[in-house]
Amino acid sequence: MFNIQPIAQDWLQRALEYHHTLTKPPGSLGYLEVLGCRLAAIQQTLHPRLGKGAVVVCAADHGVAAEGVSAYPPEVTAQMVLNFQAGGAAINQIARAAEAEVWVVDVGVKAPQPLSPGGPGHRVRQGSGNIQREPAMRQAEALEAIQVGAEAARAAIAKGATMLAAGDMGIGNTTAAAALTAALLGLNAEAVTGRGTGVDDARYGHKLEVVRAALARAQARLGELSKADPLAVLAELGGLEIAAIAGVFLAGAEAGLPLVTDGFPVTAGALLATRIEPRVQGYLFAGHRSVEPGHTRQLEALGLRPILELDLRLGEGTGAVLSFPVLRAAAAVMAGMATFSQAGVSQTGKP
Ligand SMILES: O=C(O)c1ccc[n+]([C@@H]2O[C@H](COP(=O)([O-])O)[C@@H](O)[C@H]2O)c1
Ligand SMILES: Cc1cc2nc[nH]c2cc1C
Repeated sequence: MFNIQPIAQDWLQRALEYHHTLTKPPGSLGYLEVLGCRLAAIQQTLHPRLGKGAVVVCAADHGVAAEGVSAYPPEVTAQMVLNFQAGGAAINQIARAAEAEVWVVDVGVKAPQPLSPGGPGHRVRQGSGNIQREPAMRQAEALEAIQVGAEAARAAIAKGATMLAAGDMGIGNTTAAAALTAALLGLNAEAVTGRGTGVDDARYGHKLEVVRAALARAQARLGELSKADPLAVLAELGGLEIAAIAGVFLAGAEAGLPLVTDGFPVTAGALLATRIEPRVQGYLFAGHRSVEPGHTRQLEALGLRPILELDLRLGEGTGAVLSFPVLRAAAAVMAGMATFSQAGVSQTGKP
């Protein structure tokens, strides 16, 4: 479905050796050095450069929101999409500060008219099914939603993006992300269910029951979920925006760009993308660690260390875009620093 090249392992090693010739004690830039070496390997150069960054914010509604699993009503999804378009949301201001572009895609909002007409991508259906009782979508719809995200990513890349993040908006989507993550990683509901937008204890208990019921329903149809076809799992438990986010990462990896994950729903999309095409993993960077407990499980499964830990739990791509300046700096260090010999700086502790 997507033609993704593996990361060049020899470039990783060369980049690390080169990093140790730069005018600093080896390792003194800590994890920034790892990030720089990974960017070097992705770009197959010792002088990686990052230009414009972009975030593709995918929005959809969730039938399961009718179960009372969120602290907010479902109409907030459509209202926030309009807010993104007007520039009034957190992601707009964070993207402005990070000099990144925001692309908004209505892949499945429940509203009379599509909310991103004329943009890349399109609405596949008005909201997903209530995963406690029925599949989220048909497999053909899951595939279509993946293609919608891929199309939006390609549009952002065609307009000059050199680093790509995904963002999400969808009331109820931490319930879908929890069910998907538990299914893909073979975990129970407790390990991956958090408070989302901030549900109280009563709603949290109910949300746990809903995730358990969705998992039991999907398992009855597909058997052991961690061994099932990821597209079938997506169709049972997913959200349309989570499918589209998988598409953003698949198309971004196909283009060979560094890809930055956000919080729990976005990383569910990243996990799905790696299950569809494992080579995606080599292009992924974790922008931040969300307070959602399932996010840590996802990052462990992906082998990713988060760049930032700011106790965020907003989504929209905010944590991903906040990490752009760190990634940019990791590349700039490698591209622009002098080596010991170039700068005439003594390299050893010898007097
Ligand atoms: O990114 C995260 O980790 C994250 C954690 C909690 C909530 N959210 C956002 O809040 C919405 C989902 O929360 P909920 O309670 O409706 O499932 C959705 O729009 C997400 O973007 C996002
Ligand atoms: C206001 C609001 C903004 C959001 N952005 C992402 N998820 C959100 C959920 C709510 C409720």
